[in-house]
Amino acid sequence: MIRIEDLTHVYPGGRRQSPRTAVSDLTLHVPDGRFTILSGPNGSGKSTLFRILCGLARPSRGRVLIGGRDLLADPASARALMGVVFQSPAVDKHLSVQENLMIHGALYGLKGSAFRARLDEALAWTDLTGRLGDRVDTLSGGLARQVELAKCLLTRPRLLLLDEPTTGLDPASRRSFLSALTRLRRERGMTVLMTSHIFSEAEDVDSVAIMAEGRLLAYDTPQALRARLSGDVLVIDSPEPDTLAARLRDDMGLGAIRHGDELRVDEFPSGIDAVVLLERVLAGYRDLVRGITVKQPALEDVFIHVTAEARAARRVGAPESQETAA
Ligand SMILES: Nc1ncnc2c1ncn2[C@@H]1O[C@H](COP(=O)(O)OP(=O)(O)OP(=O)(O)O)[C@@H](O)[C@H]1O
Repeated sequence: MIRIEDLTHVYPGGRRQSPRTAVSDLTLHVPDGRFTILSGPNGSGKSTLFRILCGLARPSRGRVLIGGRDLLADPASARALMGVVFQSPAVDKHLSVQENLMIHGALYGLKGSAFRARLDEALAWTDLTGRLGDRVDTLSGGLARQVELAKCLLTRPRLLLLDEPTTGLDPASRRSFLSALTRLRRERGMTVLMTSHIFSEAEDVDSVAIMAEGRLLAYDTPQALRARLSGDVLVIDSPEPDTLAARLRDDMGLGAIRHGDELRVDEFPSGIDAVVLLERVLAGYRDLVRGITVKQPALEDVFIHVTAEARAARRVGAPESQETAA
């Protein structure tokens, strides 16, 4: 459904700013009917890529095909296949749910019974039935987001693009929004591409793409990504993470990834596992440990691992496995 080939986007510099490469030689294929989450640290290029996919920005180089249609050569035809939920609200909060949907339908020539049929169809994926007459600014954050989704669905898109749609929602509203997306994928075969920083959201999707500094670092199923970390992860909360990282490196030859105040070890010398290391760290460096845990790897751990690896690979002359704050 989405074929991105060798995509590069450089923001031109100005008098005081040098040009900035936001997306770099990125190739990504999202097959039909997949639910994919696109994640990455701040500034990794997700929004730029999202804007290119929606047709809001033109890349410096590369090609994007949506359902086989060339987004750059024939944007209208490619855009006809997609529905977009932006991060910032795109509905009029002073109007009712129905008024918002009617206006959007009218923009696409949907009126009368045709509109009514599409409205019923779109509402079936939401919890908005019975709330049509309510003004959007009186709805909960979760329901207001669902109005955005219903608006997209009026035009029966084959591809849904969503930019951090669950930001600011409480866990229950987030779950219900995601469950609508999962059902749309399963029952309608809809392709869903959504950016998110929330790794728990990505545990059950079909695939996860991880970007950093404009590049695609990993793209796989959540299971395959988790399998990249073969064992447990040792997480150490330290008052002096840099000091502890240096001691672990010098005394034990261990590479630890620094992530905020935490140090993480997810690769172990042979014969040592996370539990053995936990005991050694407590025995040898008790004053540098505030808390210490052994955990099974989750997607967030893979994300921290691959982004740290990419930074390490770029740092000329730096010890390969030691990292600075994420
Ligand atoms: N209009 C712009 N002009 C110049 N540089 C920009 C512009 N927009 C983004 N950038 C730069 O491009 C890079 C990628 O930014 P982008 O917003 O796409 O990342 P992101 O992953 O969406 O970040 P976030 O998660 O913080 O939204 C960053 O270095 C950013 O500073």
